[in-house]
Amino acid sequence: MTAAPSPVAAPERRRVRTSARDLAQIAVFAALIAALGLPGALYLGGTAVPITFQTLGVMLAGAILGARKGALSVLLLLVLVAAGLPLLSGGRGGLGVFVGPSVGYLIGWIFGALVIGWLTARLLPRYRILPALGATALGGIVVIYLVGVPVFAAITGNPLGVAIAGSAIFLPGDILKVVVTVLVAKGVHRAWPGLIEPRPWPWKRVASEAAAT
Ligand SMILES: O=C(O)CCCC[C@@H]1SC[C@@H]2NC(=O)N[C@@H]21
Repeated sequence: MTAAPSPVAAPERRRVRTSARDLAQIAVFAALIAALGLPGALYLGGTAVPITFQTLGVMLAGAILGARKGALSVLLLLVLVAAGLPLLSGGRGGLGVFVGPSVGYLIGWIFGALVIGWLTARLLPRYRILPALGATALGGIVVIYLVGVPVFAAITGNPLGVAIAGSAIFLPGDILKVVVTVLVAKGVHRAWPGLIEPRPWPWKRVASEAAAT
């Protein structure tokens, strides 16, 4: 006996397929983040966490590839680092990095790319500069620090306040990276409009669904 079809339509499920093209883009951005480690690591103010251009690569990954592919490119880089490849700034790699004082920031990179990508999809197709700067700063600074600073404090035994104050040393460089990311991403999205599928803000989707019923 076959079950009678349900009178209630099942909610539409979006199937996410990772194509060969997606994989290539993910690999290219993992390589870009690795390449941005080549200029080296700068340790300022006695902190054990370096100033690095690699955060620029993380922000670019989210802003150019979107949430899923951007986060996957960061994840791919971290998997390669865990496997022992010296892909972090200063030629560091191996499992030791993941018990060191910067591990929170490394985990934060994944969430940072996710948040930037999610917000960027909502800002496209227009991608106006000011909202894009806000979105990129939220993911590329606030989210990364939100994970990185408390983990740094816990691992080094520093009081949270000291860790927060110490993270201020990264701010000027990270703000510059946000600006560069938005300018580059704006040009890229103008030249290749299909890289991230524009999406509605959740409250607009709810409103349009309510209007349709
Ligand atoms: O290489 C590592 O071990 C991780 C580096 C984490 C660096 C953090 S990310 C946010 C902030 N901006 C920087 O340039 N450095 C720190």
